[in-house]
Amino acid sequence: MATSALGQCNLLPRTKPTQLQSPRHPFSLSFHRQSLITSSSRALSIFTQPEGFGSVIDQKRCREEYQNRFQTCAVRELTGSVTSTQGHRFAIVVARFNDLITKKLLEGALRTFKSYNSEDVDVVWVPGCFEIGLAAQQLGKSRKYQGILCIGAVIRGDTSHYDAVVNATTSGVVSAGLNSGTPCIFGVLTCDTLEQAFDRAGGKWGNKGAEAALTAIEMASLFLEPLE
Ligand SMILES: Nc1c(NC[C@H](O)[C@H](O)[C@H](O)CO)[nH]c(=O)[nH]c1=O
Ligand SMILES: CC(=O)[C@@H](O)COP(=O)(O)O
Repeated sequence: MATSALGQCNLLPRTKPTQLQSPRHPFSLSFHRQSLITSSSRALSIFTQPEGFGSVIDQKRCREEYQNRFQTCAVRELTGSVTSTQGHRFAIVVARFNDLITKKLLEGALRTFKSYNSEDVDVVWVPGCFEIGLAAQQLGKSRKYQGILCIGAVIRGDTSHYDAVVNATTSGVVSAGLNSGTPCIFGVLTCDTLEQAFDRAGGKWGNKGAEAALTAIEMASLFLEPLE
């Protein structure tokens, strides 16, 4: 395992496309990493098609060869790091609506950032969850932050308003990330009752704000350096 230009990401070496040569037939098969990784059964089925290799021995040999290659063929894995946040700056966009809950989520998030030695955090308040997406997008586009954590709490009422707010918030956060290229993390509770929300804001089910901050730290480290 090697350390790459991507900082703390762990990399396995790349391999060239795999060449399998039939001993009895003057052609070879090429499998690019994609097919090896994503569809072993589909790749294997090529060996058993009627127009493919004829003999059972060929099939067996090629299957073994394929399995060898499959085992040794390196998959290039990138994993974000949660061991260091050095040099990273984060923004938290937090909704005032239901602030009994969102303040607790924010506290949890700030605790996480502090415990990972990331003290360079800006907190941006917006009126409600509906406004989170735009704020996150603008912050993301500023290129000042390696991660944006979005915090809010939507609690079901009597009408379909809940669905409208949840849908808008979800797609707003997704779009903010995609449009800005900065990871935008979804730390928004969507609950049927206030009790459910308290349970997830430092209650019996933990603090989802604290968990989401960890996701922001991991995602930020994925993009330390441009991908090759
Ligand atoms: N009902 C909830 C809202 N509603 C307010 C909207 O988010 C928005 O601020 C308003 O419609 C003006 O655009 N917001 C929450 O964060 N949580 C809710 O449960
Ligand atoms: C998000 C909601 O559902 C809530 O704040 C609105 O309540 P209602 O549907 O009773 O108007």
